[in-house]
Amino acid sequence: MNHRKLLYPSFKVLIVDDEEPFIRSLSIALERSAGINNIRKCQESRDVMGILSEGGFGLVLLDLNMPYLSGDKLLEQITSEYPEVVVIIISGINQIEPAVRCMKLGAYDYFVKTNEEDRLVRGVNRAIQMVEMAKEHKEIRSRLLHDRLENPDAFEEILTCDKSMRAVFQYLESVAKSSMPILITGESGVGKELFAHTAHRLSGVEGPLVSINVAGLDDNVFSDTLFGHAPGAFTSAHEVRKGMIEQAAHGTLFLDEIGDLSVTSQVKLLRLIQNGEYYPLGSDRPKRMNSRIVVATNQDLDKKQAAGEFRKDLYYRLCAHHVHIPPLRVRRDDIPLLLNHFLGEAAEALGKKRPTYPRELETLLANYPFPGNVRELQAMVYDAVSTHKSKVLSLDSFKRKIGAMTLAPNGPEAETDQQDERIFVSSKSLPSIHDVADLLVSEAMKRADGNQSIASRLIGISQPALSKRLKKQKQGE
Ligand SMILES: Nc1ncnc2c1ncn2[C@@H]1O[C@H](COP(=O)(O)OP(=O)(O)OP(=O)(O)O)[C@@H](O)[C@H]1O
Repeated sequence: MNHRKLLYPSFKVLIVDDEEPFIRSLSIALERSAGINNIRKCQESRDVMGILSEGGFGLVLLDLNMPYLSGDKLLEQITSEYPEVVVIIISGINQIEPAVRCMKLGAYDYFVKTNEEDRLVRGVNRAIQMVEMAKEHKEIRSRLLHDRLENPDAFEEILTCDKSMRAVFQYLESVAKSSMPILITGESGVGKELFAHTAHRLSGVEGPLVSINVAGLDDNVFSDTLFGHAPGAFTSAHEVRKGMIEQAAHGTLFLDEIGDLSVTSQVKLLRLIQNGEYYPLGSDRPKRMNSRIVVATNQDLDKKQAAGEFRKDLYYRLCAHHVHIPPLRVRRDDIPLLLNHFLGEAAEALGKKRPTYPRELETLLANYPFPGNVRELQAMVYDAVSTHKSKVLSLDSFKRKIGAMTLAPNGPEAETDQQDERIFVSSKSLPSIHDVADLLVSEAMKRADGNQSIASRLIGISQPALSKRLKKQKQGE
């Protein structure tokens, strides 16, 4: 995979103006205030269409008054030949009539050269975000429709045979090159960190991946760790300390457990994302961030935000690209795959021969809800392999662990309380307790693949009690 310098935006921006000093000052302003550095400059109006034919452009900043080919002529040509390219007019004429004409011809926005620089930069940024979104939308659609992955190798660490995970892969691939943050959510142990590594690999940036767990960091430690400090910033600050942002230059900054970030630090992170600038502690010279941000959490940020514990504006910024990893209990086909993988891994790590296992093990695991997800399965397998002696893996340690926790009360699909209620919604009269017990026993036996030991655990009775019930059921038939 080719590594690249972090360019923003992911498409080229063409500035067209016959006055070289204007192009120069505009490109400096765009880079300094918004980190826009993927810029191509052009002073000669007759070259514009040739340059655009090279491809890779998403935005043109176009002067109106130029020799040879006027801006509105060019605008007409661009919008008809490259309708996906957005054009912003930057004109010396402060009049309504040419502005209206340009908008009618398809310009996205119109600025006068004497407008404040800030407004112009904000307008350009707005257009960039719109083009990024449109590009990504197109990418995602095409990948989902064709069920294709361009870089399957980047996902090799993440084992899965699940369709919804494959869709998550495709989504991640479509957004991985964007410079906007990526939010990864999912329960604990589901593989968020693996996805963050994969996002970094897919982005193709040349810098490193720098990870930091922000849970429990007080605001000063957070700022010092991320932004670094100048000598004398506080009593023990004798030398310059490079922050994580600088260490992640042209790479990825991965902030784990973002849901636990203190409210004061949330404000600082928001500013960093909005402006792309930060101040090391004790310094009045801003530095520009040129790494992309990936964050992860196992918390429900929607809920936290509603409860006032997570800033809405930060949440909004972070979830522009949102990757949600489903829990293991809703992708049960992955369990045997992961089980086999961890068996091999554990045997190798512990210097043992890879054991085989009874079929019953897969059934036992298929009925367990795995609150700790893949990490929990991994730990169970390592534990079993470490104590195992014969050729076939014993189920004892699995049963002990699973027995200590309650098995899924209503099986894999019982995800919400609402479903529990729905069982009775349409019933005109309630079934008898014996009928329900019989149904429950049959369902447990079905889920346990006929294994009485597992079925009895599923419904919380002893195996002899289950066996007695089954006998009774048979007699009653
Ligand atoms: N699909 C998978 N294939 C192979 N290994 C996996 C997969 N998912 C998770 N793992 C492994 O499970 C363990 C937990 O994964 P990881 O640390 O990425 O989870 P997490 O969601 O970041 O957890 P936490 O929320 O606790 O930080 C790791 O050892 C990881 O390698």
